[in-house]
Amino acid sequence: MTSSHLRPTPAADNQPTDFSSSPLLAKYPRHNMQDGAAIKVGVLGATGTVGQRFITLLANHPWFVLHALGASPRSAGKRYPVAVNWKQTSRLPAVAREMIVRECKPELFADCAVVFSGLDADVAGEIEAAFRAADLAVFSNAKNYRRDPLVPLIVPYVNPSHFSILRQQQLAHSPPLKKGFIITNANCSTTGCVIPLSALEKAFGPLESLLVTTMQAISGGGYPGVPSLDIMDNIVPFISGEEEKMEWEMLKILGGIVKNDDGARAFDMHARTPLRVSASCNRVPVIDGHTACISVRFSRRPPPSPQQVREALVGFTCDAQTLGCPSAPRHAISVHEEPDRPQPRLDRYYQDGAGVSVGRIRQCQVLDIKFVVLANNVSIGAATSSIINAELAVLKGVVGN
Ligand SMILES: NC(=O)C1=CN([C@@H]2O[C@H](COP(=O)(O)OP(=O)(O)OC[C@H]3O[C@@H](n4cnc5c(N)ncnc54)[C@H](OP(=O)(O)O)[C@@H]3O)[C@@H](O)[C@H]2O)C=CC1
Ligand SMILES: N[C@@H](CC(=O)OP(=O)(O)O)C(=O)O
Repeated sequence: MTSSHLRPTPAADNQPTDFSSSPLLAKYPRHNMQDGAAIKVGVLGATGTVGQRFITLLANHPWFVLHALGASPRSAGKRYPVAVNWKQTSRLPAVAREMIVRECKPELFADCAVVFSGLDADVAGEIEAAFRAADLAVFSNAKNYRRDPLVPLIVPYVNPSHFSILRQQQLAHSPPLKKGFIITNANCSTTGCVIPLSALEKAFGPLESLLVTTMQAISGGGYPGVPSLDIMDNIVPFISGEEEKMEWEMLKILGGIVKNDDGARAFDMHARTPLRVSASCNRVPVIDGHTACISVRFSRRPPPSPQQVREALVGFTCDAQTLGCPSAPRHAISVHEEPDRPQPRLDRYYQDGAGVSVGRIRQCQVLDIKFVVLANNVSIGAATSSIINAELAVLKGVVGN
C-alpha cells in the first residue's frame, strides 16, 4: 500500500533546512518583506535540546539572522561551541561557531526584533517577563505563560487568529508596550494532537469528547532527561504535570476568542460546545518523536466515516501555508495507509520535522473514530512552531525591523 502524500526519503536526522526547495519561498522571497533587510533574532536557552534545534533551523533562514545567543551564567562568556554539548547529527552551523553566549539579560538582546526562548521553565517566567518589559517580542516554548489570559498559546497550523489578543496584552502592561509581548507555543504532545483535531473540527464541527494516550520520547524531558537505567527496557507511565497540561491546553487552542460587552477579548476555552478531554501520558524508550493514540466523539450525528476523516486530513491546509511562511511544510498532515505507520524512527523527520503523521484511521467501538498521530517533539513540538509563529507575526506586521 502507498501513503496519501509522496514523502521524500527520510532525511538524515536534523539536517539543516534547505529553504531553496520551499514552494512558498518562490512566492514570498526576502525582498517581499517590509524593508528587505534580514530580521535579527536571539535565542534564549540556546545550549539546550530545543535551543540547538532553533540554531539548526535558523542557520539558513531566509528572513531571520541569528544575532544573539543566551544561556545560564554557567555558559555565559564562552564561545558557543565550548558552552554547548552539541547533540544534533548535523554539524554545528558556521553562524554559531564564533558567537559568544550571553547572559539572558534584555539589554544584551536589545537589537533583536524577535527573541526565541527555549529556557528551562524554572527560570523562564522571570526572564521572559523582563524581556517583554524591555519591549522585546518573545516566542516561548516554556509552560510559564500558557495559562495567562492575555497570552496567546499558538500552534501555527491551528489558531493564528489568537494573535488578535496581543494588543490587549501590550496595553495591559505597565507601562503599556509598543512592540513587546509574549507568545507561547504548546506542550509538545498537545501540539501533535491538536493539528489533526483542528482539521476534524474544521471539516465536521465540534468534538464532544476525546481520549488520548501518549508514548513520549526521552528528549521531551531535555538533556540528559530520564536516567538510562529507568528508561531502557522499560515504560514509565507518568510524566509530571503532562496530562493536566494536555487537557487544559487543548481547550485554549481549539477554542475561539470572544468579545465581551466592553470590547475586551477573552479565550472561550471551547465553552460554546464543551469538549471533554482525558489524557494518559507515558515515557517510552524512543529518542525523538511523540506518538499518541486518540479516540474522538463528534457532536454532530451521524459522525463522519473513517474514509471521510481520511479525506479531511489529507485535504487540510492552513494559514501558515497560504500566507507564505517559509518554514511551513507542504503538507501539515501526512496520512498513512500502511497498517503499521506512523513510527517514530521512520516518520519523525518527515518534512524536516515540521509536519505530523497520522495513520490507522478506523472506527472506534466506544467513541466514533480512532487514529494514531506522530509529531517530532523538538521540531513542530517546539522550535519549528515558535519559528512559524514568528513568521506569521512578520506577515501580520506584528514584528519586523
Ligand atoms: N524538549 C522538548 O521536546 C520540549 C521542550 N519544551 C520546553 O522548552 C524549554 C527548553 O526545553 P529543553 O531544551 O528540553 O531543556 P534543556 O534542559 O535541554 O535546556 C535548558 C536551557 O535553559 C538554560 N538555562 C538553565 N538555567 C538557566 C538560567 N538560570 N539562566 C538562563 N538560562 C538557563 C540552559 O542553559 P545552560 O546550558 O547554560 O545550563 C539551557 O540552554 C523548557 O521550558 C521545556 O519545558 C517544550 C516543548 C518540547
Ligand atoms: N513535558 C514534555 C516536554 C515539555 O517540556 O513540556 P512543557 O513545555 O509543556 O513543559 C515531555 O516531557 O515530553
